[in-house]
Amino acid sequence: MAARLSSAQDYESLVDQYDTWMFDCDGVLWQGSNPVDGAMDVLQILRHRGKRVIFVTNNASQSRKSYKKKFDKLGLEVHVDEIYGSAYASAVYISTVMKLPKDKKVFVIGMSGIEEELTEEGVSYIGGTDPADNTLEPFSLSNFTLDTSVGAVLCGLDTSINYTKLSKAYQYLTRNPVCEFLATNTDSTYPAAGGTLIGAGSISAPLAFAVGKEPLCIGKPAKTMLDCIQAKVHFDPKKTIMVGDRLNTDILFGQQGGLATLLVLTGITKEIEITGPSPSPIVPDYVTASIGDLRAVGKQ
Ligand SMILES: O=C(O)[C@H](O)[C@H](O)COP(=O)(O)O
Ligand SMILES: [Mg+2]
Repeated sequence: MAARLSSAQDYESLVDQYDTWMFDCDGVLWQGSNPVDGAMDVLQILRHRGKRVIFVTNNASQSRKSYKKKFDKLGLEVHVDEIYGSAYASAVYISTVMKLPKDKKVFVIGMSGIEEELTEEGVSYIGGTDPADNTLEPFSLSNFTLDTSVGAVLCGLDTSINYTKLSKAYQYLTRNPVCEFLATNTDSTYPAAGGTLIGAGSISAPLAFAVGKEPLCIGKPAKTMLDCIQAKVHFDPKKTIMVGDRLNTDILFGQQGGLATLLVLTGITKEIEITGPSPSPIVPDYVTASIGDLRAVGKQ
């Protein structure tokens, strides 16, 4: 049963217990361009209390450098090595785990975040924001030439998804038997300003259906993201807490990594999913309405 936090003492005790705080972004710190009330204050308080703060987002639409600019605009000084996104984790996976040969490239369904992180990791790609692929014209095989150097398809959130992109990815995945099928993350939806939008998982789903197999998911809850963090940051899992809004990504990620977990209700998960009548089998250690609730703790 999750412990529902409510008093200043509850929050004070939570802050005392953990040295490293890993924060999901969409639905925890902000909904789209709207910051969650008090979130930036709480991050400042945690830092003032000597806590390590790390950001772990499945949102692959932006790179770590782009997220740093978003934090700058919100008035929080953040170092790029405090930000871990699924676009970054995917680029690292392709370059250091898959070890995609340098003469091979990735076909991307996704946005600039993926392109920037692949480039940063020295991985070549086609597709993505290429104007030739961002079209509503019918796709014809007579106008398509398979690029035999494509060794992987990487699919992430793409708000300009279309039939051409899906058709090209389908060709690479079915005509090259060794082409890897990767997804930055498989979140079905995500919290945006004013409501909920379909997420990366709902972008790769039609491709998975057509190809007849699921992609390898690199983002939360997969351990790849934690491996990326551990490669750069030393932390003690027993003194680390993961704060998220989605049970089947953030909370499961924390549990599988041996971390404590705090669920907030400012994003995807609604209270009824944890209280019942048919509660989720994924049970966070702690629950609170919003990360802003932690303003109750002092700065001392
Ligand atoms: O890709 C998506 O579906 C969303 O951008 C993703 O779900 C949000 O990422 P978060 O910061 O909540 O991990
Ligand atoms: Mg989230």
